[in-house]
Amino acid sequence: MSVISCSAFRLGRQDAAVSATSVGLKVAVDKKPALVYRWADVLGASAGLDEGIGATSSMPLVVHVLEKTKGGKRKLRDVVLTSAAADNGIHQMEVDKWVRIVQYFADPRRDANAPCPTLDEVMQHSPRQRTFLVLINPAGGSGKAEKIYDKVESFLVLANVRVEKIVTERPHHALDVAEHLDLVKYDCLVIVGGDGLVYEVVQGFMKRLDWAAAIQFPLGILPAGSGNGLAKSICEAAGEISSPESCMYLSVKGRPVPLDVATLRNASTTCYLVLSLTWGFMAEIDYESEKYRFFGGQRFVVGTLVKLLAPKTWNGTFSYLESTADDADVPRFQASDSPAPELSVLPPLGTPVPPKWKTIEGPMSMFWAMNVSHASTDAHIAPPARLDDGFFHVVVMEGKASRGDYAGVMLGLEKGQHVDQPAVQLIKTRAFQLQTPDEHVLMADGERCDGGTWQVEVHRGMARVMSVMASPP
Ligand SMILES: Nc1ncnc2c1ncn2[C@@H]1O[C@H](COP(=O)(O)OP(=O)(O)OP(=O)(O)O)[C@@H](O)[C@H]1O
Repeated sequence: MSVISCSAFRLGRQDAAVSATSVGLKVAVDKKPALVYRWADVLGASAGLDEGIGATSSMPLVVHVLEKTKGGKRKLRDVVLTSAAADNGIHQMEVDKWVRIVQYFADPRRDANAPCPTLDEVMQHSPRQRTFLVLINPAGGSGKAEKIYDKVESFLVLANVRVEKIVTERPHHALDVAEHLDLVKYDCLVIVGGDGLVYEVVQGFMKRLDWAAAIQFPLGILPAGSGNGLAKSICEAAGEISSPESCMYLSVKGRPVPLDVATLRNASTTCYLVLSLTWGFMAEIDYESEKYRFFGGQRFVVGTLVKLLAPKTWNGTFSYLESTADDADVPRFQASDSPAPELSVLPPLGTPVPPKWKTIEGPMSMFWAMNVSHASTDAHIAPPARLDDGFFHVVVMEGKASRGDYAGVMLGLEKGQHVDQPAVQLIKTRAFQLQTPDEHVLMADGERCDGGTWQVEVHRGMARVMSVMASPP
């Protein structure tokens, strides 16, 4: 394994041998085990502030590491390496060289499996500076999006990312931004808000003539809404806790990974889901709890308690293509010139569903169809769901549920244990149809829709979000 090394640094009071290996930055001091800062955790490096005065002044090399603590939180640590050289000029050249070395290795676009490069290769191939557009919803959740972003903006700067920022001024502003986004100018769109803001961005991309390229544009998600189900699902899949620090870590150190998107259509409208479709109990809680928005994530708890005072059922028909072992390998989305994603499983609207589809008809107490694992930070609705499995996972409770049934479900949601309740079915499907009376409330990714006949088909891996592969425990 070839390495790039240097021994002209000091860590604290000790001489330190610094080397860039394929795994990370190794800092070895006498009589102690070497420290290794994994490239996966290193944001970048910079020349720090002068540490002396006049002729003795020299800037240290500062390596910015976003370490994972034992509790799983990401915390910024600056590793300061000072000069061991007598000549400050030489030291400064060495610092500048190491800033470039660290930036090269820490760049998430680098192929981590490629052979370790030589120093010449590193110096000749400095990574292009990335530019991220950050979209902040000041009205999301309890209104703290700007503060949340400010806490972690430095991670972008330390990773040598150029930042442009837009604070949304009105509903649908995010949709307009996505519809007109310059896909070449930016490397990533970081969404600072809730699932509603993500929904708008997705609809904006899908309105474009070049929708197939736009929907593949990498999205970073920083949770600042009241539900934040997508952010939580991404973090869960990456083995990170869902904090602003971890989410910004995934945006800046991650690579684009595929995320399923589903067409949702009725006779007059088509839109695109990345989170969920709910009807009945949960849809009404989501919709009616809007008025408790100032509670942040707690608005769902308050809404649920209010709803449980008068349990009821909802009549409708749910038909679905049941997933079998045969569709373990659902085809992935392929870009095409068609004006919209092609539908290969759904029957035309208004025609009977195919005979091999299954149907649940009659009163239901719960209908919660999920594209991803979490509906919110503390609601693990579809434990088997993966970001790009090609399926929706539908939680259904048939018939009239008692308060006890609801209590069992609600208490199990956080850990996904509700699926073990006898009243609950968990259905996996690539396409389904839901028919309800027109006046019923449906929530599509948290947005209100009327009842009627709606169809859903999943496009496997059609969008992309910034994330990392979870490391084994
Ligand atoms: N400046 C603004 N003023 C008012 N509303 C806005 C503004 N900017 C965006 N919005 C709207 O705020 C809505 C909610 O946004 P967001 O999803 O970020 O928060 P949330 O609804 O609290 O979170 P969640 O979707 O997770 O429940 C979006 O539908 C968007 O249209």
